[in-house]
Amino acid sequence: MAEWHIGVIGGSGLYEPGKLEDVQEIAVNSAFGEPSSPVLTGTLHGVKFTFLARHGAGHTRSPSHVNYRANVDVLKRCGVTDILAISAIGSLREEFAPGDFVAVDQIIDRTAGRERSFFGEGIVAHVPLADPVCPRLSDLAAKAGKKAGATMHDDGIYVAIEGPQFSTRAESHLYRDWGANVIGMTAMPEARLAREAELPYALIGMVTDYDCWRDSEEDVDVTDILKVMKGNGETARKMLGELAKALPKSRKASPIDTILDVAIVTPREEWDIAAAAKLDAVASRLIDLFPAPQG
Ligand SMILES: CSC[C@H]1O[C@H](OP(=O)(O)O)[C@H](O)[C@@H]1O
Ligand SMILES: Nc1ncnc2[nH]cnc12
Repeated sequence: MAEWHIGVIGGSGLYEPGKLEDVQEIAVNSAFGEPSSPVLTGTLHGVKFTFLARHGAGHTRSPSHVNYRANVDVLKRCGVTDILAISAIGSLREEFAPGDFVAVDQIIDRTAGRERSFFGEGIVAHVPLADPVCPRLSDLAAKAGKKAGATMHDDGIYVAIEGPQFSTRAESHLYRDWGANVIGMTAMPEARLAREAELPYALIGMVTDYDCWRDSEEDVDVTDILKVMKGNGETARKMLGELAKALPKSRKASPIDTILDVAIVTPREEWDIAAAAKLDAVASRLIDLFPAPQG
């Protein structure tokens, strides 16, 4: 029976997952550099969870300095089957109020200069990303959020900016015109990399502010964001417990589990051995560096 193992990436204000049973802190190395933090791994209502603090436990990495590749690689090495990311987000719509939760389903990527692929150095892959979020995990997480007491919205269209500065007023209006309804700095390249690592990814955003498009509101500032996040942290942790309780007993396969089958264009005989070695977790299904001798 296929088991769930949920990797949780905690964003600003969410530096620990609450009470896991049989918890262990493990420093996991990655071939892609230093992850943001050691992971906490354990169980919640009998389901395996592994937690990683996106900006580090002491919030020492800005969105531009998070090593997204190492973070996703480490979660894959821990054996997670799915990733649930939790983030602070700004609202670009009146109806998404501070304190509300939003299930993000689309992402507009305005980040620049971040490492956005595990592939490209000796092995080339182009994964489909039309729907960057896994609807199954997203629905389960949204229902869990509601059960935990959050006001939950669907259909979050998230614009990922590079930051670390917040947007200008003209940018904030532009993103609204584009149809984005929430804003943050971290969903990309995280969602791209999860897809390449064959890990279904969902993102629950916790609204902390109205950015700077609204005439009647103070412009966003980080002190207010962290205040709202502190208030929301407990609901987010409850959401994890509700999710653990609501997961179906057995995890059915997702098309994302095998997405590399339709993505790698470099023929196997051309694969660069050093590149393949780095992909031993991300592409573990396909990498067989030491095949048994034939004959
Ligand atoms: C601390 S305010 C800006 C910061 O908060 C969000 O981080 P995360 O997505 O990790 O919760 C936002 O994306 C910015 O990185
Ligand atoms: N207004 C905002 N812009 C970018 N990232 C954010 N994270 C939380 N609020 C934000």
